[in-house]
This record gives sequence, structure tokens and C-alpha cells, in this order.
Amino acid sequence: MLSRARICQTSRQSARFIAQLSSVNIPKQITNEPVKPFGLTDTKDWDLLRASLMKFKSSSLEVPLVINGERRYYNDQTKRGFFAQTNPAHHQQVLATVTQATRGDVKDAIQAAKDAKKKWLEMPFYDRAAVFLRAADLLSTKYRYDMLAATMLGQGKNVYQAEIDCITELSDFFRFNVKYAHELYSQQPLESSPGVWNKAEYRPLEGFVYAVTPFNFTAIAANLVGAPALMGNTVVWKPSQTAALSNYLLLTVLEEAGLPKGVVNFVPGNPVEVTEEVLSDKDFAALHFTGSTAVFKQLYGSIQQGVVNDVYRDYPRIVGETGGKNFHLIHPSANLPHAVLSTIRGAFEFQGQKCSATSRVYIPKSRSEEFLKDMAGTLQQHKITPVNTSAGSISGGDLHGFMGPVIHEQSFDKLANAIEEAKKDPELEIVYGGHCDKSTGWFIGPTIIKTTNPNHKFLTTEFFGPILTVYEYPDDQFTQVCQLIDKTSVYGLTGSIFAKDREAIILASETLRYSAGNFYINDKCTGAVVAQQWFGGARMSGTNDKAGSGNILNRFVSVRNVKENFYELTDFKYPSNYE
Ligand SMILES: NC(=O)c1ccc[n+]([C@@H]2O[C@H](COP(=O)([O-])OP(=O)(O)OC[C@H]3O[C@@H](n4cnc5c(N)ncnc54)[C@H](O)[C@@H]3O)[C@@H](O)[C@H]2O)c1
Ligand SMILES: N[C@@H](CCC=O)C(=O)O
Repeated sequence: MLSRARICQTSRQSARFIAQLSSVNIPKQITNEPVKPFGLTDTKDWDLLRASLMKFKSSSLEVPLVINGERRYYNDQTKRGFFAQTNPAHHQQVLATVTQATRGDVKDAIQAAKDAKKKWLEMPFYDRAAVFLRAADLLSTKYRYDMLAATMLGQGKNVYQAEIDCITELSDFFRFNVKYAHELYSQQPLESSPGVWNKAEYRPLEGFVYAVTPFNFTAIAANLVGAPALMGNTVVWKPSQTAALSNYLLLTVLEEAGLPKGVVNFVPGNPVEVTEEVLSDKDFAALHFTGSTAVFKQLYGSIQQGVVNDVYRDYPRIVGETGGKNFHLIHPSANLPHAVLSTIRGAFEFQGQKCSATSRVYIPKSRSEEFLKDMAGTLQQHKITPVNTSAGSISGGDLHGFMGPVIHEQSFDKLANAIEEAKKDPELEIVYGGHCDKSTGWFIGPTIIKTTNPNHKFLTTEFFGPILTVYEYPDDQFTQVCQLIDKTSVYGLTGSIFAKDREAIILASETLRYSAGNFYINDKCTGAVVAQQWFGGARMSGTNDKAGSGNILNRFVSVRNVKENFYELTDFKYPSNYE
């Protein structure tokens, strides 16, 4: 432990050290983290993963609140309750008891974020950056298997889906954000007239940032918290109840990487209560949200009302990415086997619980029968049943399943009801699947539904599960079907065109310009990679600030322009003011 005198000495030394640096280069090796394949021969990886899965399955953990680095538990003589986070593949198995913040805890978290602000914003960029670079390295090495296990068990992912989320995408966000921040800071006024020096100072926002994070991607939670924090902001973080285990592990890794106390304050709890406390604070400076459109709209409205009622000092920044009703448009010229396999992945991997998941397909009449037969045949042939889930068991072949459970009972019931509704609706026909089983976990089988109504609710509503709706269009009405897709849904997140015909690709790309913030040509509409496909959609899908790009960082700074003048005036008049 360093003594107070020693700390002062150390900080004086570090100030002298800083004074010698005008700028630093960031590490050169910032590139996408490779995905570990977990193939048949990768026995060492499987063994390490099994050990981590076993660890999390064999004991229920306690997830505390973390306020100014201090742990607060539900059973420490207070009135705090807890939420039992269960394994969605085995709903009787409690993975973690998650402490629920009281209103008082939220107030403390806000205060902690305010108190930590000055030191954090004054910390040099490369020190803040080092925390995130170190965290990315810890996650992709020492904590890789624990993080995979926490995400697989808690959020119902198979190993591949967990790997591309909580390891690769997460490390990519932390590392590329450092690169983007470095680039942003180096953007400076292009001109300084003789005798003048102009500078742009990228101040963090005045106040604190509120991060409200979804269950489905540990990486998204990391970015919602990490992006503002990297830019010198302090954060109050309300995680999703059903992702609390992996999210808490993430916070502990950030702490091990050197994140100072109070920079991120973790307050799982009743979302309405936590949010009410946060949005009534004068220093609330920004919302960084990912989740459903309905919740985002509500928060957007509350913040606007707060502005009207003079609650805040600033106009809070509102950054939100929300739902989608993402399409695969298949042209008569498409390579059909490729479109089939891409659609199976897009619609059914991670049980369709990606905001980007394919949930509507437009297929020309001439190729519809072949498409549906191939879809069903492939699903059948590879036994893509939802019961044999990787998250369900850690023994034997069960780890190798393609699909797992949906997240919770509420989601199961919503999807099962939609399938029941489809069975009764004369405009809908279930052409594959429709199986639901909640006896041990929340399992919904991959389901394909055909509709005759181009405006059917199944083509407009986000179900957030493995339900795919297909509409057949006449081959000679490709232009009209592009217009139809554009108008059918309120969302604008992702979409794909499958075609060999270049003119068809151009027509689709132009007609669907605003229908998708991420538009794919001959690829599935999921799986954006940080720094490669900048992610986000407009319309009711969000503010489209593009996670995975440098754009998002702009939303968490408030630029100050500094002009310094080296000359002194000798007269107030200009040359044209002669008498
Ligand atoms: N566009 C994207 O980048 C993106 C990425 C992932 C998920 N999503 C969307 O997220 C949704 C699925 O995630 P989810 O089920 O976690 O979403 P959700 O909206 O239920 O929850 C998201 C977060 O909001 C909180 N929340 C819920 N109700 C609230 C309220 N009344 N006030 C304040 N906070 C509240 C939750 O506790 C959670 O932390 C889908 O709609 C999906 O499309 C979008
Ligand atoms: N970035 C992910 C989507 C995350 C949404 O849930 C993808 O592109 O599939």
C-alpha cells in the first residue's frame, strides 16, 4: 500500500512525465480479435471452457451493486431485494442472485459518478486508454473461458455466439475505440492565422452518462459503458437483469485493468425506479441505450419532458439503438442454396435474438417452393432442434448445438402465443417448426411462416425470436417489392439483397436506401464486425450513431475551441475606420 506522501510524490512524478509528451502513438496491432473456432480438434479450448462452465454451474454467485468501487449486497441488513438470474436452458438453475438497487443506492451511484469525474477527466488519454486496452487483453486471455461461460449460461448462447460477442466484439470495441478516440483528439482546427493558435479540446460531457444495456450482447453493454468512459465521462450503469452475471464479470475485469473507483457505478434494479432517479438529476448529461424501441421511446419522451421542465443544465445527448424487422430480399437471379444457408443463420442463430436477425423474407414465386423446401430440408437434416442446447448441459455432445433457449419466460410466452395465433390465422401458414417446450428451459424451435398478406403484422412486428415470415412476390414485380419492403415496417436497421443481376442489386440498393442502416449484398443481415460494418439503423431503430465506428465517440464529448492570441493591440480601429 502506498503512503499518502508516496502517492503525492508519485503523482508529481507522473505530472513531470506527462509534461514531456506532446502526443503518443497508439499500439500498432489494433486489429479484429480472431474468433476461436472451437472445432473438433480444439480439445484444449474445450477443456478450459468446460472447467469454466462447471464453475458457474456448480454454485450460485452473488452479484452486488458496485458504487464507488464498494460492493453492496442484498443481504447486508438493508431492505434491498434480489433478482434470481437463472439459466434459460434450465430455468430451475439459479446462476446468480442479483442485488437490486434502492432509490438511495441510485442516488449514491450518481454522487459517486460526479465525485470521480474531475480526476478521471484530468487523467491523460493514454492512461484512460491503457485501462481499456488492458481489459481487452485480459478478456481475450486470462478471462476468456470464464466470460464465455458466464455469457453462454446466463444469456443462452452456444460457444460460437458467445465467442463473437463477449470476446471478439467486446475486445474490438475496447481496442478500436482507443484508435478512434486518438484520431478524434487529433482533429484540430485546420487554420491558425499569423499570431494565433487555435485548438479543439474534446471535453467529456458536463455531468454523468446513464448507460442502460440489453441482455443479448455482453459486448454491447461493454460499449455502452466503455465508449463514454474512455472519453473521460463517468457512468451510472443499469445492466439488464438477465445479463447481470457476465456484466458484473466485465466490471471486475475493468477494475483489474485499473479502472478507478466511481468511474463506472453498477446498479442493477427495477428499471423504472433506477431511471426515475437518474432522469431527475440536474447533472444527467446523456443516455446511452440499447434495447427495445418501446422502452427507448419512453425514455426519449421523459428526457424531452425534463428539458421542457428545466430539470437539466444541458440538453442531454440521447444515443439509442433499438429494434428491427430485418429483411432478406431474394431476386430471381440469386444463388438459392447460398440464400437458404444465409437465411438459416440470419434468422435462427442465437434463436433470432439479435436486433439484426432476419425476420422477413421476400422470395419470387418462381423460386419459393425450392427455397422453402431447402430451408425445411436443411433444418431437418441437421437436426436444428432447440432442445440439444450448448448452454443446457456441459457434458458430451450437448455443447455443440446450433440453437439454444430464448432468454426468459416472458419472451417464451410472447413467441409461443404468436405461433398459436399463426395457427388460427387464415392469412398465415406454418411451413416449418412451431414447436415450443418450456418443461426445462425456454425453447422455441425454428419456425417459418408464410403469409399471403404483404402488410401482415408478422411482416411488421419485431418478435425477437426464431420466427421467420416469408412473403412470395410475382417475379415481374421486383421494383414494387422493393417499394413494399421500404414501406412495410417502421424500422430501418438491417437488410440484405441476394442477387447475381447487378441491375437488381443497384435498384434494391437505391430503393432501400433508408430501409436499413446496415445493408448487405449477398450476405446475411446479421454479424456486423467492429470497424468493418459500422452498426446501427435509423427510423424507429435508433439514432444511428454507428457503434463500431468513431462517430459514436463524438456524442460523448462537448468540444471547446480555444483561441490564443500572441500579439497585443495598439489601436481599436480597423484600417477602414480612418477619420
Ligand atoms: N439496434 C441495436 O443495436 C440493438 C442491439 C441489441 C438489442 N437491441 C434491441 O433490444 C431488444 C432486446 O433487448 P432487451 O430485451 O434487453 O430490451 P429491453 O428494452 O427490454 O431492455 C433493455 C434495457 O432497458 C431496461 N428497461 C426496460 N424497461 C425499462 C423502463 N421502463 N425504463 C428504463 N429502462 C428499462 C432493461 O432493464 C434493460 O436494461 C430488442 O428490441 C432488440 O432489437 C437493439
Ligand atoms: N452487431 C450485431 C447485432 C447486435 C444486435 O443485437 C449484428 O450485426 O448481428
